Amino acid sequence: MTTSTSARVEPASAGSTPVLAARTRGLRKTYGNTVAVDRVDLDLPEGAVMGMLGPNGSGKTTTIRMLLGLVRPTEGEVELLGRPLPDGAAESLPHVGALVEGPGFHPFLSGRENLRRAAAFEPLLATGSVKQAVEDALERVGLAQAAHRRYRGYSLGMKQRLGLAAALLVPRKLIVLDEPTNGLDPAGTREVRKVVHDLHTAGSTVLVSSHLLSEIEAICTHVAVLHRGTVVAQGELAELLQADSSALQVTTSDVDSALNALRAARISARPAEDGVRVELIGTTAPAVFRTLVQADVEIQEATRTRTGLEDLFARLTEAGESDHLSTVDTIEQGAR
Ligand SMILES: Nc1ncnc2c1ncn2[C@@H]1O[C@H](COP(=O)(O)OP(=O)(O)OP(=O)(O)O)[C@@H](O)[C@H]1O
Repeated sequence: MTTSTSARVEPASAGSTPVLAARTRGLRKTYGNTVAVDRVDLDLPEGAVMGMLGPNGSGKTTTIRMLLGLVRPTEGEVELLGRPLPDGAAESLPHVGALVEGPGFHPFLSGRENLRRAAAFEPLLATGSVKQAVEDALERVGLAQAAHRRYRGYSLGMKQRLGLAAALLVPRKLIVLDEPTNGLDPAGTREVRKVVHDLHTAGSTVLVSSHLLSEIEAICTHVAVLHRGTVVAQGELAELLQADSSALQVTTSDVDSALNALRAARISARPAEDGVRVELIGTTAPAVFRTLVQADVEIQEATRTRTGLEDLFARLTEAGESDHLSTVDTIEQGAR
């Protein structure tokens, strides 16, 4: 994939209030007895790269499909680029590029022919510009060499690239990518990362769902975590990580004494390599040191371990229901 960027996308409006590229309120989708999405209030700020994370079946694809007007919500509202769906779809959707599962390419047409068909339906693309736009998009996703081959013979990764090319045919205000690295090899994954970076630099807002936490951590400014159909955390990635509890790794040979002293002081701790790991929930590092020193525990070293997205995600999505609620509460309190 090349890294050329399209013309800069101008924001819909400039001002002190953060403008939202997408907003949902009370979004809910049920399929029979299955609640796929429930009470989702999503705020996607303009210019953000938001990662949508969640375990399998947590409602990511359904939320994305409702955002794009592909699935009708059972309840709730969607606003896309400041226009409500479905009434404002004709105005907003031409400015939205999407890569979602099953893009509906024709198996017997080549990648290039498929893309030209897709381009013909782009209201923002003048007929005379279609050929060039198609070639640019193919080049950008690294598919130019294979563009003459039939879609039927494409690998999953090539199909993903073609779907991404369709999303990039014209400069978009919002790009929505559902699992864009699905089926891509490490090089392809890096290329998608570069494309997302370029889109961000060019001023587009990006919503990307992925299972690859490291990818999300590397490319996203914001994150929304879904669990069992609801959003359990959302906001700026740096703020969420900051607000999440951090821990202290204390190196000591007096592990038993340290654990006894900390537990007596109601500080959560457990044995860890070369010492103890102390959760800084409702306590501070100086309080931990005081407790240990007063108990005559010899501290050889103490290191603060920063929470990574993987830790945060695991805590939000693997905890039992009561733990889960208190974790969210902790994050929200920390974010205030
Ligand atoms: N068309 C449908 N008919 C019935 N149930 C559905 C349909 N689409 C989604 N579901 C159910 O809704 C829930 C959420 O599914 P969804 O595909 O949105 O989750 P996801 O987070 O995207 O999962 P994955 O990471 O596996 O793609 C699941 O229980 C799924 O089985």
